[in-house]
Amino acid sequence: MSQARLMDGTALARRVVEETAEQAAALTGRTGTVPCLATVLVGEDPASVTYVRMKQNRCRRAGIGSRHVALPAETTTEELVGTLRSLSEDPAVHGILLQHPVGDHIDERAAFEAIAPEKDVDGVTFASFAAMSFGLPGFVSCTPGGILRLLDEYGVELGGRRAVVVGRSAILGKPVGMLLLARDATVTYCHSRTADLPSVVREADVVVAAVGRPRLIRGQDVKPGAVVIDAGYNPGNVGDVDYDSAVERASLITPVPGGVGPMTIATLLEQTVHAAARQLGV
Ligand SMILES: Nc1nc2c(c(=O)[nH]1)N[C@@H](CN(C=O)c1ccc(C(=O)N[C@@H](CCC(=O)O)C(=O)O)cc1)CN2
Repeated sequence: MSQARLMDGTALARRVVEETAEQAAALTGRTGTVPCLATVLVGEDPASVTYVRMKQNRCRRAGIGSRHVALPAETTTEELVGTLRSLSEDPAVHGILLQHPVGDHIDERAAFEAIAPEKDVDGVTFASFAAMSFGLPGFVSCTPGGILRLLDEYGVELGGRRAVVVGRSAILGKPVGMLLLARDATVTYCHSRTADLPSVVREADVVVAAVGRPRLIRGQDVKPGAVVIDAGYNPGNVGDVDYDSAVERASLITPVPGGVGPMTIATLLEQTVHAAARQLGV
């Protein structure tokens, strides 16, 4: 079989960000207000610091303002909730992003729920999850939203196809499965307790690897012609898919880097401008 075609997330993200920049400029011209994303980071995990910086840089290039709140690693749940509530009430802030993970001593769910739904541009609240699951207007989780955009861009038909999601995290695995279900795919979730993972993956027309285990999904476990989405972001820019072997079996595959990652940030920027437009009554 010939090699898979690459799904170029960098190129698609660039287009989405360009369109978003035009929308941001139009909104600022019309209202005199620059859309603003608040980023909140607890602690100094180097990967998280990098991701937040990437988000701020892309905001700047797209004409979106950003405000950063850096909190010490010892921050309590109550303090974090207080910070997120006050950003939720601040009319100069249109979108809020709490960088995950926040540290084991913090109740991350309580923190996410302190984000006002109309500012939840990262799509992490229960309200966003429910709206997304029922196909109602609202904000999608950024990586899942970016994945669906990539699948659409490459003309992947989802209706009636077997999708296997490996991973069940709140911001990635669970929501991407719901988005695939809303598109009429037959969705199976796999996780750490799944028996014989390779045999389940082998049945998939579309595989989404979102578990945080470097190169867990091997080419021999990929059905010939399947679409492979690697949403893993492990240290050293290594995905959850063994790219070299999977590329020989798949029809379409996302690389790491340059696949899902850039789409995560593009979706965040796009949703920030949409949130600002709604809050400004445009
Ligand atoms: N609140 C959130 N926290 C986290 C999310 C999220 O969507 N919301 N996702 C991940 C990490 N993440 C964003 O935060 C993220 C990871 C990777 C990339 C990315 O573009 N990676 C590049 C390579 C990076 C590089 O060049 O150094 C790529 O894949 O091409 C973007 C965002 C965890 N936390």
